[in-house]
Amino acid sequence: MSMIAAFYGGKSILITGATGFLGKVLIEKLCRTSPDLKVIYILVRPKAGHTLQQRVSQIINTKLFEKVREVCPNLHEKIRAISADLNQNDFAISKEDMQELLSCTNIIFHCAATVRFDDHLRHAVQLNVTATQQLLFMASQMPKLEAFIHISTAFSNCNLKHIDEVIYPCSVEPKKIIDSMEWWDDAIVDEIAPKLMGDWPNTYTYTKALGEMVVQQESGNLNIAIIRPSIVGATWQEPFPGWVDNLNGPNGMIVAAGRGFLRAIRASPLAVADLIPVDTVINLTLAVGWYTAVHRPKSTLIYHCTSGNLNPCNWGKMGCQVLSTFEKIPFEKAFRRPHADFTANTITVHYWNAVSHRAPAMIYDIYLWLTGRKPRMTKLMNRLLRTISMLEYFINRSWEWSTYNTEMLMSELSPEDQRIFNFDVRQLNWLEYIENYVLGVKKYLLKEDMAGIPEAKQHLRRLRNIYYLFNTVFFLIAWRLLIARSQIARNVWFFIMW
Ligand SMILES: CCCCCCCCCCCCCCCCCCCCCC(=O)SCCNC(=O)CCNC(=O)[C@H](O)C(C)(C)COP(=O)(O)OP(=O)(O)OC[C@H]1O[C@@H](n2cnc3c(N)ncnc32)[C@H](O)[C@@H]1OP(=O)(O)O
Ligand SMILES: NC(=O)C1=CN([C@@H]2O[C@H](COP(=O)(O)OP(=O)(O)OC[C@H]3O[C@@H](n4cnc5c(N)ncnc54)[C@H](OP(=O)(O)O)[C@@H]3O)[C@@H](O)[C@H]2O)C=CC1
Repeated sequence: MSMIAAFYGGKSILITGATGFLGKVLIEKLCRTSPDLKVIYILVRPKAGHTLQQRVSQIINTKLFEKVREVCPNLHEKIRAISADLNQNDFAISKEDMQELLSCTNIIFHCAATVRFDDHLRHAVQLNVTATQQLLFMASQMPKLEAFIHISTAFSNCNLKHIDEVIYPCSVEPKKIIDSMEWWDDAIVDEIAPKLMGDWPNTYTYTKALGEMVVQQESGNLNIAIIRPSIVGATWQEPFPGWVDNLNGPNGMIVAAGRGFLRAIRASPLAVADLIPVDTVINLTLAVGWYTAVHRPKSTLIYHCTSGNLNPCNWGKMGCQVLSTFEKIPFEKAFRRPHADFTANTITVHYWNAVSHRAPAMIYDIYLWLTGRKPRMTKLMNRLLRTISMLEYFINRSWEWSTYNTEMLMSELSPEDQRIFNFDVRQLNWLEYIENYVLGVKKYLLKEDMAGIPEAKQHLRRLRNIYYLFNTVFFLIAWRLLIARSQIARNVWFFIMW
């Protein structure tokens, strides 16, 4: 019998960010392994045109929940959506709902966050810092609470090279920043943001670091743990390989490369690609919830959920495997044939951006314009290059994360729990994982049918012929111009012809 699965039986669990990437996999695994849990409260904000119930139904009727619908037929009843907006005071939760949450909750998993790199500092502070503070305050009023699990990021200290499982202080106290946000107007925030952020590359990583400080400072008597995943990727094993549903992190890059928009990138091929599958993160999260509640460690433990020091893979190897998978399972409607150049040289990057990205986009736009359609490729390309410029920081550096607590927890699990809640990334076969990842992007994110593969291959062959034709014409024109201007070129030409 799994100790972890048994632990969650009969429990009332509160999840924030349940509609997000990690949140969905968390609910799925919880309901599949502990179908006798009492209830999962999820804090959901109403979104345009969708009631809370519709949002929940949309999630649990997807393929991700296929297996769990069999194990737990009353899934709808297990999940109780509570209307909440983490940007509002008391999260805009009704009095009755708040009462129920305060009196019943046993475990909290705090996943909600803004993960946008370029979010305005005020908004990022509100969601990643102030909301965490408010949730901790709520937690302190919950008599039955056994554990509070906070999801942070391994990059909250990306300004350091070696990162231990400890909380590093930021130069300005989070409480001061929260208070100042109330009376600073946007112009002041914009001016002061770079100074506050110092060597953090974006508001996301900075506010996640502040969020951790808040957790440390406001933990009181709560039983808290922090999980720091690195770059979270598609599922490795559960509920099936390759599931992914958003364009964040590498996903957007795989789409852009597979469709032939992105053909070169400023990246260090030898830098460690610290990807971690989402089901690994969730297995660790559930194990940490159990351990924190049952063993009640004296201090807040931090768990790094990373792959680099246990089973490293670099961007070069990953890029090659992604490309070779495209040959077997190409994406539909490619703009150009997939190709990947990794370079750290700035001049080469500018060259590739001009020749491989902007020029083909402009030529295609001219073609659209000539055929009476609206040009759109240049705009799309500019947007893609902007996105890449934001990710570049993370693909040109390597970090070392120590994983003592994570390894300690692994050794505390029974063999059965090690199997059911497997977070041992040493067992991951990268080549197999990446192939399933690319396949998952095609099937679950782009919603492409496998039956379309022959047509996609045919389309790539047509693109190859256009490429050869274009290059031949280009060469002939260049050669003709050269012959007209240079005696040496003319001599060479006559010599060849003769
Ligand atoms: C040579 C090629 C080789 C290829 C081979 C392949 C090799 C493998 C891969 C190698 C490299 C891997 C690098 C990973 C590094 C990750 C580091 C993460 C570290 C931290 C991890 C964390 O701890 S935390 C999670 C990370 N957090 C994000 O990762 C959010 C990022 N993101 C944003 O911060 C905003 O997104 C941002 C960008 C401001 C735009 O902002 P924006 O306002 O311009 O655009 P929007 O977001 O509004 O999106 C407008 C439209 O662009 C669509 N779109 C959005 N992103 C897109 C995207 N990446 N690619 C395409 N399309 C995208 C979207 O779907 C919309 O489409 P539509 O208009 O049709 O609805
Ligand atoms: N994905 C990754 O690569 C990594 C993620 N992490 C961390 O994991 C956690 C989850 O990330 P991920 O699942 O990828 O993020 P997503 O962007 O997929 O999900 C964010 C969640 O937060 C919710 N949320 C945002 N704003 C509010 C609000 N005002 N009120 C209520 N809910 C809100 C969203 O709800 P809605 O659906 O309504 O928008 C959504 O459920 C985050 O803490 C992130 O920092 C850490 C490392 C890497």
